Order: sequence, then structure tokens, then C-alpha cells
Amino acid sequence: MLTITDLTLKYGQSQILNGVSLEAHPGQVTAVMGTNGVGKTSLLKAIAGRHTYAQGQITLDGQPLDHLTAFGAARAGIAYVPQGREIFPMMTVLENLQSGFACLDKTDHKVPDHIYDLFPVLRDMTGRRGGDLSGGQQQQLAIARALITQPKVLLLDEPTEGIQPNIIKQIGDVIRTLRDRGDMAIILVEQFFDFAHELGDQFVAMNRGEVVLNKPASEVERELLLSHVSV
Ligand SMILES: Nc1ncnc2c1ncn2[C@@H]1O[C@H](COP(=O)(O)OP(=O)(O)OP(=O)(O)O)[C@@H](O)[C@H]1O
Repeated sequence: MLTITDLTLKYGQSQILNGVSLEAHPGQVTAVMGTNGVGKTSLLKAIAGRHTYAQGQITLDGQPLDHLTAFGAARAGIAYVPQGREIFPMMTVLENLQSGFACLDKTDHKVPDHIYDLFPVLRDMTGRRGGDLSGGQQQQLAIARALITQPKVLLLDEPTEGIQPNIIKQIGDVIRTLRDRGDMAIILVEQFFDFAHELGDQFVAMNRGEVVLNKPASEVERELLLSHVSV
């Protein structure tokens, strides 16, 4: 289980996260929602070691992960799929996947078969350049690359952004498959309400850097959630 306690993060003098606490359990999707600029991406970056934070604790299965680098967080089992995907356009699909090896021991430098089972389209495209893929295929590649490390925690930042509906459905199916395996905690930051609402087992709504709602799906009415994440 990933536990975030009282996280505070600043950009210069601007306080962006103010005492954020949440838990993400293996076998569950924790959907973090809120309007633009409330701090969702900053929260994921702090967990992934991509942004320093001022105060607070992060633990994974009881082990402190405080103030790790991105490399350290990846080694600890945290995988991050950034908003905008950040795939390497001039590298092939296979090379993009292999870039996920960076934090693994040499003996683990192999693309696991289950990655291609999850994303069959990538199997036929290993030699294509990343930049030649459609937006949806690039998103699939970005998720596949994150899974190379066989993470305990998967952080997804707006995976449906700019993606056509049929691929959004496929991405939803992959998230469900990963969730149902039961060994991975998934934190999904998403502004596409219906997508997040369908997938979320736990809902965390943020406003101005604070958590304003944190409840299991069974205890949250759709309208209440919608009211928390609408402008
Ligand atoms: N590198 C940065 N330097 C200064 N301010 C930043 C930086 N990155 C983000 N911010 C500001 O921090 C606040 C939170 O941004 P963040 O991207 O975490 O929010 P968000 O909820 O993910 O929004 P969005 O859905 O638009 O991505 C915003 O006011 C944003 O302008």
C-alpha cells in the first residue's frame, strides 16, 4: 500500500499542495480528480521523485520513500506515465520500451511477454519510430514502458487526453486488467469524468492543493463527486 501523509509542496513562494494525505491499495484504482491547476500533476510528480516537496511522508508497504530521486522511486516500484506521454519520437517502439530498463539490473533487461499481450498493437510495431505512432498508440506505448519495471504502484496522468474513443476504451480495459491482477496500486489522475467514475474504486477530489473528498466508490454519489470536480 502506498501512503501519503500531510504532503506540502511549493513552487517558489506558491504553495501548491497543502497537507495532502491519501492511501492507494493494491488491486484498486484510486482516482484523483479536480479542475485544472488544483495540484494533481504536482502530487504525482512528488510521488514519482520528479519534484521535491517541503513536508510530509511517503511510504510503500511501510517503507519510507521520502525525497527519492526519479531513479530511486522507479527502483522502489513506482512507475509514472506523465501527462503528454513523453515518448521518444526518434526512437523505435522497442527502444522506447527498453528505455524503461534504466533502473533495472542487467539480468532483468527483457520486455516481459505480458506487455505485448496487454498491447498487441505494439508487437507489430517494434521497429516503427515512436513519433510515427498515433496519439492513442503513443499512450499505449507510454503505459507499456512504465510496466517494464513490473511496478507496485502505477501513476497515470490524464491517459485519455487527446485520445480517440476506441483507444480510450482499450486503455480502460488495460487499467481494469492490471487492477484485477491485484498486486498493483493504480493512481489515476483524470479529468474525463465518466472514465474516472467507471474505473475508480476510491475517489480523491482536490481543490486548491487540498483533499476535499476521499471515499470508496461505494460511498460516493455520482452527483456529489461531480460537484467536487466541476468548475
Ligand atoms: N514548474 C512550475 N512552476 C511554477 N508553478 C507551477 C509549475 N508547475 C505547475 N505549477 C502551478 O502549480 C499549480 C498546480 O499545477 P498542477 O499541474 O499540479 O495542477 P493539475 O491539477 O495537474 O492541473 P492540470 O489538470 O491543468 O494539469 C498550478 O497553478 C500551476 O500553474
